[in-house]
Amino acid sequence: MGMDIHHGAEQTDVAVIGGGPSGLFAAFYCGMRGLSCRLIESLPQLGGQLTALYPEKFIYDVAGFSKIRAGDLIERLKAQMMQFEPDIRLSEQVLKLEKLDERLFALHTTQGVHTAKAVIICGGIGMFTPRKLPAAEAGDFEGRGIDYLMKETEAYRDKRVLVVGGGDSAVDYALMLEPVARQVTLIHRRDQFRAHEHSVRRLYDSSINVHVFTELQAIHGGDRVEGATLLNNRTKETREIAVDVILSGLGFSASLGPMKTWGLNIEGNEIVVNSRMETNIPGVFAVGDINTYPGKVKLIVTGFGEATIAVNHAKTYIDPSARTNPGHSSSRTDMPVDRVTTGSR
Ligand SMILES: Cc1cc2nc3c(=O)[nH]c(=O)nc-3n(C[C@H](O)[C@H](O)[C@H](O)COP(=O)(O)OP(=O)(O)OC[C@H]3O[C@@H](n4cnc5c(N)ncnc54)[C@H](O)[C@@H]3O)c2cc1C
Repeated sequence: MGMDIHHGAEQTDVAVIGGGPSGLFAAFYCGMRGLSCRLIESLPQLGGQLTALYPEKFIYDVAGFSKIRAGDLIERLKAQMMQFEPDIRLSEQVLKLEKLDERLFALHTTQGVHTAKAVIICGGIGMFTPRKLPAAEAGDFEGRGIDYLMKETEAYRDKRVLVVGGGDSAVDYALMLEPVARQVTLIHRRDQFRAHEHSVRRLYDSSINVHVFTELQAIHGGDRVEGATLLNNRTKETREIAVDVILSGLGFSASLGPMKTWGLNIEGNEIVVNSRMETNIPGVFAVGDINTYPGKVKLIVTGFGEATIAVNHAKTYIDPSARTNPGHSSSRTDMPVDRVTTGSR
């Protein structure tokens, strides 16, 4: 099997597991150090917690931005990363990490096998799995009118959308869709929303139909979703509404899942690293929310800093003659962005 993997899989210098902010910045920084990179993300979209959990929220503690919407920060990270055209694989879960020999790792995924000389795990709080809608018919309509991740808003233009949930994601989804959808209905099984106060005020000031103490009882349709039965859990009254799309805002559960079997030193739900962000397996690094070391602080900016530490050490791991210290980016004259814009100053 080892030989097949050596010859059959496309090899990169670095494989980055996870496409949250840490993974995006690590992939960008691989380009800065002249390392080829493949980034593998289990969700169909990049951005990790920022796009899955709070795309519309403002972040106030990213260096250089007084405030920036989470979704916008991810767009900027993607643009910065894509200067170096890393190989991005979405909807692909890394199931197993195998050391083939002293200088090569194999990543077994839901789609196949990738090989890399070094691995940077940026798995955050783990692989996200959407919490399923409670209605019995939900499984039958998945991908046919039931969305567990919000698509780009245009996909909902002129549609009747039912959003389910009472947290930030559900409220944000409803508010984002109100201007484009034909009609937005939001149901929540309690009467208190677990969302930002300001967003809840906007919700009640909007044209969104808000039903509290209300649950999704049944889903109707033929090829696609056409309607839903809503149950008021106080009065036990039911009502049917016509809908084109049911968007779940019930959130995600996250789990390290398969990573626990990779031979890594794990404490709680975190991978122990040293000051080089290296795990107990030489050549395997961990960055961002998923790692732990004395004094660890889980923030987006610490993930960015750790990504540069990991990539610079991965560089010398891969090529022991290379310097770990990258020098100053401001001295460079070969940045792709300079080649396509006005040139360096
Ligand atoms: C509501 C909320 C508000 C927040 N506000 C702030 C804030 O204001 N400032 C701040 O600094 N931080 C904030 N945070 C925390 C911040 O979002 C995290 O620190 C940050 O997302 C960590 O980034 P990451 O890239 O390490 O991990 P994540 O964002 O969790 O991304 C990890 C990615 O790895 C993928 N993955 C995991 N396992 C696998 C696998 N086996 N195969 C393939 N892919 C895999 C996951 O699907 C996920 O997309 C907030 C968090 C929440 C929930």
